[in-house]
Amino acid sequence: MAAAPIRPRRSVLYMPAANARALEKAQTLDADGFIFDLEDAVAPDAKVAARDQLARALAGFDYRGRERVVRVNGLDTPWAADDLRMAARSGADAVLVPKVESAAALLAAEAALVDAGAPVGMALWAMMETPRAFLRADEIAGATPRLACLAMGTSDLAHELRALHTPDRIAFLPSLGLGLLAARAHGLAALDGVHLDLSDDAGFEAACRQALVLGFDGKTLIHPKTIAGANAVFSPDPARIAWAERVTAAHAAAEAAGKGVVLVDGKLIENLHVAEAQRLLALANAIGN
Ligand SMILES: CC(C)(COP(=O)(O)OP(=O)(O)OC[C@H]1O[C@@H](n2cnc3c(N)ncnc32)[C@H](O)[C@@H]1OP(=O)(O)O)[C@@H](O)C(=O)NCCC(=O)NCCSC(=O)C[C@H](O)C(=O)O
Ligand SMILES: [Mg+2]
Repeated sequence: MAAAPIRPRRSVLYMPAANARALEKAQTLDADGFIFDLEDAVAPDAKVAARDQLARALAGFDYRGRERVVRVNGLDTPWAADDLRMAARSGADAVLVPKVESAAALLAAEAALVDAGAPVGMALWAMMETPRAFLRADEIAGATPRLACLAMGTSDLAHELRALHTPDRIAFLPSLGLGLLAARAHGLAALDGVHLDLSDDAGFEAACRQALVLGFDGKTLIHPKTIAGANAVFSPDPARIAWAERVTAAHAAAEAAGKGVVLVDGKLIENLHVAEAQRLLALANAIGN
C-alpha cells in the first residue's frame, strides 16, 4: 500500500458533540484536527441528540480542511451501533474507537462502518487507554490497514493504573513508550493524551515538549486556548528546516556526482538522515511554513 501523504497532527482538539457552540466555533480554530466526542464528554441522556447535532454539523459546517474525527461510544454500549452508522455516512475523515483492547474490536468497528457504507478512505483511529491495550499494542496497531492513528488516553490510563498525574508524567512513560513503539512499527501516527489543568500554561508546554522528545506527532487538547502552544512545539523549527534543506541538497549533489559519502556541517549523512530531512520538509510544507 502506498504511504499516505503526511498530515500535520500537532494539535487535535476534543469537543463534546452535545456542545453546539463548540461545534460552530471549531470552524474558526487553527487546530490541525478535531475530535467530535460522543463518548465520555456526553451524558447518557444527551447521546442521541448529540449524535444528530453532530451529523448536522458535519454536513453543514466548513472545517477548512482540518481532520474531522468522530469518537464513537464504546463498542459494548447501547449507542455504538447507531454512532458507527452515523459516522460512516457523515463525511468525517476518521472514526476514533475508545477503549480498544484487541485487534478484534477494531475489526468489528471496521465491519460495522463498511456495512453502513463508509467510504474506502475513511480511517480508523484507536484510543490507547487501558493496561490491556498497551500490553496488546502491537496486535492493535497491526489490526487493519484502515488504522491511521493511536491516540493516548492518559486520563483513563491514570484511573486504571491508580497512578498520579505528576509534572514529569512518570507513571505514563512505560505505556506511552509501548504505544509509540507500536504506532511506529506499523507506520501509524501517534498523539499524546490531554493536559487537564487549563490554568497551568508552563506545565502544558512542558508536557508538549516531553511528547515531542518522545516522538509523538502532536497532542490531543481540550480547550482552544492551547492550540497555538501545541502548534508551536510540534512544528519543525527554522533551524531544523534549514538543516533538512542542506541535507537534501547535499544528498542530491552527491548522487549526481556519483559520490557515496556526504558530509553536512562536518557530519556524515546517512540514508536515515536524508529520510528524516525529507519528512521534516514534507511536514513543514503540509503545515504551510
Ligand atoms: C473544559 C471546557 C468545559 C471549558 O468550557 P468553557 O467553560 O465553555 O470554556 P471557555 O468559556 O473558556 O470557552 C471559550 C470559548 O471557546 C469555546 N470552547 C471551549 N472549549 C472548546 C472546545 N473543546 N472546542 C471548541 N470550542 C471550545 C467556548 O464555546 C467559548 O466560545 P465563545 O462562545 O466564542 O467564547 C471545554 O473546553 C470542553 O468541553 N472541553 C472539551 C472536553 C472534552 O471533550 N472532554 C472529553 C475528551 S478528553 C478525554 O476523554 C481523554 C481520553 O479519553 C482519556 O481518557 O484521557
Ligand atoms: Mg478516555
